[in-house]
Amino acid sequence: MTIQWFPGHMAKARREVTEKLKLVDIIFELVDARIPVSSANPMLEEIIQQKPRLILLNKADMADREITNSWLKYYEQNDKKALAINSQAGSGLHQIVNAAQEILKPKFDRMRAKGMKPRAIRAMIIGIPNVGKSTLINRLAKKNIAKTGNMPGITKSQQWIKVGKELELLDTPGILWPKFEDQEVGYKLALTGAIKDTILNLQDIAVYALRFLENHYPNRLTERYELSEIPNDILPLFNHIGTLRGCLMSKGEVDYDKTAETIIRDIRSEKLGSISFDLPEDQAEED
Ligand SMILES: Nc1nc2c(ncn2[C@@H]2O[C@H](COP(=O)(O)OP(=O)(O)OP(=O)(O)O)[C@@H](O)[C@H]2O)c(=O)[nH]1
Repeated sequence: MTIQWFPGHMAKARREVTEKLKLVDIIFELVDARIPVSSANPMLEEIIQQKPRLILLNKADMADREITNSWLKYYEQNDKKALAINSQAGSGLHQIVNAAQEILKPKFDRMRAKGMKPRAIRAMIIGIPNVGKSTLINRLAKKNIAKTGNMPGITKSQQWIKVGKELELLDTPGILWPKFEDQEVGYKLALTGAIKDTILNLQDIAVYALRFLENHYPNRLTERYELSEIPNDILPLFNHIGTLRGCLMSKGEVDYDKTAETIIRDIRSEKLGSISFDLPEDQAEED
């Protein structure tokens, strides 16, 4: 689904999330494990305010495992609860309820102390487009599709999905926009497929990707594109890859757009292996 994020749409999305927030105890913030910072909404912190949050690094199967582990450590050091999951295969999901219970223990203890009846945790999923929100909801709903009706006192009808006895999940996720004003973030979103029909220049994305690979995954770059060494300049590198992959125009000249497309497609389809584009050390510098 492609959403045009005009200011009016952003305001509407924000309003919808703010409304639903009132119904839940906790937010499950879904981000892409390959780009946990770039796939986060820039204003989420402000929107959810004091609401407890569990960060879910989705598509962990596509991310560099070592870097995902560093991210998990990073969040732990910053007192944020985060889990790495794969919504498609369903792995890691069993930890979600436990983690939510741990985060909400003080609140539920207080409720119990006041003599209130124990109840399930209410949660909603929030994330940018294409991060896997529907996949996760469907996965969690799979076994317990018993939808509860309207909740008393709530005028707008909201469907809840029961996940075991302990969790109730809003059946529609909150969709928020990515940080697309930042060009580097835009490249990362494009390379992970979060932006599909990209408004960015293909060649710019591919140049960014090649530079990133050269710095962080040089061996994968040389292996995939049969390079004895990585040329210093981008033009010979493009020429080499274009020729190798047959991205040529009628006169035999390299077609740079086609070459760029090939490079981007290779990365998206993991032909260069699992790659993470956001690195915890860069974030630590910014903090
Ligand atoms: N490899 C992998 N793919 C995933 C995972 N989770 C979701 N996907 C894929 O990512 C794509 C987007 O998933 P959706 O569930 O439609 O994402 P969404 O956030 O609901 O998207 P919008 O409706 O655009 O907001 C689909 O092709 C899913 O199959 C995962 O953990 N691993």
